[in-house]
Amino acid sequence: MFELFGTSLPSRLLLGTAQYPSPAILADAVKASGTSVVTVSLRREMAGGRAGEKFWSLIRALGTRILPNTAGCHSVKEAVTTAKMAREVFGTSWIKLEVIGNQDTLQPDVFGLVEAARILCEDGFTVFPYTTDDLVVAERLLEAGCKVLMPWCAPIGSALGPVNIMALRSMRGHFPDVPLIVDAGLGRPSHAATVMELGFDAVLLNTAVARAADPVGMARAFGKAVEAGREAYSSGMLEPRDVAVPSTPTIGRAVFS
Ligand SMILES: CC(=O)[C@@H](O)[C@H](O)COP(=O)(O)O
Repeated sequence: MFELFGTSLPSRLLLGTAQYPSPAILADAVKASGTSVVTVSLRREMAGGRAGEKFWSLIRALGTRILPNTAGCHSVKEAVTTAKMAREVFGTSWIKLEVIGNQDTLQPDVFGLVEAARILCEDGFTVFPYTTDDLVVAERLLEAGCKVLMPWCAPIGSALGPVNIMALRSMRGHFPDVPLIVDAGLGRPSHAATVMELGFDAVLLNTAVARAADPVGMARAFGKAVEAGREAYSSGMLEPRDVAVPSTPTIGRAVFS
């Protein structure tokens, strides 16, 4: 069980809802993953008009908690306006805040992110900021009022997995009491298990499931990997060693003479 802002979440996997081959596959993938939180891009779906309304009914019918996001926003103003609309549409003050700063890497504009986070926190939002693994930016986001951080592990949609393990490890070490959710860039279930083994509280992903040959099977695989990584972390893993240590006892060995 994952306690987040007074809500008990049965799963530590948060799933995106974009790019699935069909609404039915999306619904089945959400069920198979065991997730209890899905993220929805308000801006992208609004562009769909009536199709957007249908999509929102489908999302509501999933019965999961909804974490609206500001995907596709490139400025503080856009992100803040989108967050306010999301609060109206979904009746939640949770918002995954994205302020994109570079079109090639889709990396966050961390200056705009901090500014938007401050505005939204002051307005009563619970802000989930999609950020880099930079410790100074993380500090600024906490000062702005964020109570959770969502560092990337690689660019959105890249499927590269954790490209800077050292930065992620140091983030976990610096903020032992802040919920940390790795967001974006995961490609395989083993990537999810790796970041969970580092002690991250949860992961959020979309592309690796939605674009898999079998999104439902992949969603199930990610659900299991997240659980396995968390259980390994909680069970105390061995530190790697440079020397061999026999794993079978030598005392009582049979002696042949
Ligand atoms: C759905 C969503 O919020 C994405 O912007 C998120 O960052 C996931 O990234 P991946 O698609 O790389 O998993």
